[in-house]
Amino acid sequence: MAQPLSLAKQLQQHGDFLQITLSNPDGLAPLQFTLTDSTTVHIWDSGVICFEPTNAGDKDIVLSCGVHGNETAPIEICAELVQQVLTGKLVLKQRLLVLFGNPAAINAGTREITENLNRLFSGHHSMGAGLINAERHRAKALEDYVSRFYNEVRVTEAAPRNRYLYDLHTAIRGSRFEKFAVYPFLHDKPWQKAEFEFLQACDVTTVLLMQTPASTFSYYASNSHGADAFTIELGKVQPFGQNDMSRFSKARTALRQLVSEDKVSTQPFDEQQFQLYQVYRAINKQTQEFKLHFADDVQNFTAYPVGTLLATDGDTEYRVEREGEAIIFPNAKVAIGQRAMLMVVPTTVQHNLL
Ligand SMILES: O=C(O)CCC(=O)N[C@@H](CCC(=O)O)C(=O)O
Ligand SMILES: [Zn+2]
Repeated sequence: MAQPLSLAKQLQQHGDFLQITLSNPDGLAPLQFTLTDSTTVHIWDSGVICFEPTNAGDKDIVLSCGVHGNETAPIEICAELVQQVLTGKLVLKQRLLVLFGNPAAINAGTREITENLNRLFSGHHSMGAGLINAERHRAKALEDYVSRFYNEVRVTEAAPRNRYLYDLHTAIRGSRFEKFAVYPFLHDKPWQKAEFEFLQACDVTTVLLMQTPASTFSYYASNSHGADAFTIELGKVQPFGQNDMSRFSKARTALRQLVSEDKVSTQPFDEQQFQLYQVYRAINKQTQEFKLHFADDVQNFTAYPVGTLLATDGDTEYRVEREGEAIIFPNAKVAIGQRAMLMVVPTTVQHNLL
């Protein structure tokens, strides 16, 4: 009688690590196998797959998606990339860790199950009530996997390495600029020209520069591991199968190039080709009465005249204070105490660019 194929063999045949992840959302036994091109594959957990090519280049790259379970386009992009590697269609040049952030929420088709995973990094998972739900455990586990991935490789002065983490998301509402990136707060270190160039290769030319620490995954990688890290928003939330993937073809190509070649083809940075914003203020939800005073179909980066009423929270009114101030990530449904909207203004990076 024919024996059932081992998981390693199945994965090399169909390459569908996403399906294996979603069938085992609560955990997968670690597994290691080697591809025909000699790349070693390590499955560390559900949604956690690490690739170690022989003679790897100097980049340690983490790609994550599904930190919010209903943000499907990035999940499809990462699943496709993993499939291409597992089935031998794409040969890696760089070390790569791919993370499907919240498998249970992906199965449920929801942003989160109990708590917003992207507010639990840099140790926030263990603050307050501590590790009380699956998202808190997952945030801690993801931190541990990222640390293991970056620390497992020897770094010497003669062989320095470069760390990257691109956390792929989609926005809840439409945006004036369909794709945009959030550059985590760098504590006055310079912004990286090469990263703007890579973002442009991904067709992302709108960048929001954060001004304060955050509990997000990208800030964690940037601040705790010195990675060049970004949250990248690829369009608007859609159910699986309803994304127009042609809108992300440049991002898919650039990501493939990033992991399979020494260099990505980019254009020299020219600030004129970018829309750069910085946070002017964050509006946090204080009470259950928090209400937005504009429609659900108003796009991210929309600006209103000074004095326009944007939101109320009990007796507190939030009005436009500055010319050019624009809304981003408005969401009245967040938990009390969390960011319900950011107000952003145009800015420049020329004074602190490397
Ligand atoms: O569209 C929205 O309101 C949210 C989309 C999203 O999930 N954005 C990330 C941004 C993370 C960051 O600030 O780096 C989030 O809110 O977690
Ligand atoms: Zn998201």
